Amino acid sequence: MTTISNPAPPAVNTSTLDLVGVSRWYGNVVAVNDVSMSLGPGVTGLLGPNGAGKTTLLHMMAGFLAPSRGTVTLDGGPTWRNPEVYRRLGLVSEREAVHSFLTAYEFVLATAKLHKLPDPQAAARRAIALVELEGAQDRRIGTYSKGMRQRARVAAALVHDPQVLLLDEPFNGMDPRQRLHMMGLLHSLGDAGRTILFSSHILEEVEQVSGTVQVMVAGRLAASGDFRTIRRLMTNRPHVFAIRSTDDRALAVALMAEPSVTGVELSRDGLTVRAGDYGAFTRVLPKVALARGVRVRQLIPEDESLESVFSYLVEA
Ligand SMILES: Nc1ncnc2c1ncn2[C@@H]1O[C@H](COP(=O)(O)OP(=O)(O)OP(=O)(O)O)[C@@H](O)[C@H]1O
Repeated sequence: MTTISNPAPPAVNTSTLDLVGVSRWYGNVVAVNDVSMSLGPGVTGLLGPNGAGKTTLLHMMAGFLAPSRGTVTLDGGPTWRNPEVYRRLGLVSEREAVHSFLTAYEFVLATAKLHKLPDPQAAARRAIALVELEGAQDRRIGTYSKGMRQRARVAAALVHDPQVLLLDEPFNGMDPRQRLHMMGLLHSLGDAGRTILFSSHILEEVEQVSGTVQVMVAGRLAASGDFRTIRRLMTNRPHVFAIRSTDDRALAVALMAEPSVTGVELSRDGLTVRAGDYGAFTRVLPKVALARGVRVRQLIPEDESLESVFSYLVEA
């Protein structure tokens, strides 16, 4: 993971985004359901499967969409219909076409002019330097890699030096090197005192970038807080394993005696074992097998889809 050895000193002004009882529906579809959270300086991950309502939530935070119920405020002022918010907040949307005939400099400069900044040229140069795109700034965006295009869009979102930056799935389609670069950039922006929120449906992505996470499932906030606590919650949930061994019956009998095992089913295809604790079970299995002289040929965790993990969090 990219670490920033010399973080910039915290900016003097910091901003807080507050959501209180926020819901948003489209006809009969409830996209966001009674969400409350408070976001301050630093990097926060918004984790959730597809369709969880992340984009809808980000758009309400940015003032692009009105909440059907509840309030979204930035430093006490509503984000909806409040031009002041556009001066203090930047949004990088998930899908946003950029004209391929523009250079990054022209694109970022156009955004600076839209913001009516006093020195748009200097602001564009500063934002491009922040995303380290100076070397390519005069090349047409059409010649860029996906990661470079994303950086150009981040530069445009940062051109007015906002205190809050929201990014919708910023790592989508990036290769590992571009991913590392983007992670480093988000870290340095957070270390400088900005409030950064990025959405993702990939657990590991969020784990690498931020210590604080908000988990959304089916429009609701399923968990929130320190990443390690949430990770523990996820790995401590009941697990199902499919096992094949040289003697399934003997292994089944031995596993039944283990406190971490809550159920064993023996069939012609092998064993299905339910364990209350992932870590305890995976530690004990090799010992039990060795003691009985059984060789484990296959161990497959079942039902490990992200959706099932999220559902567990909702029910927890
Ligand atoms: N304009 C719209 N009209 C009707 N339904 C919508 C609209 N926008 C979103 N939805 C629905 O609201 C729910 C939440 O969608 P949203 O895009 O906010 O989720 P998401 O977590 O960002 O998912 P993804 O990562 O797939 O974009 C989905 O069921 C979606 O189909």
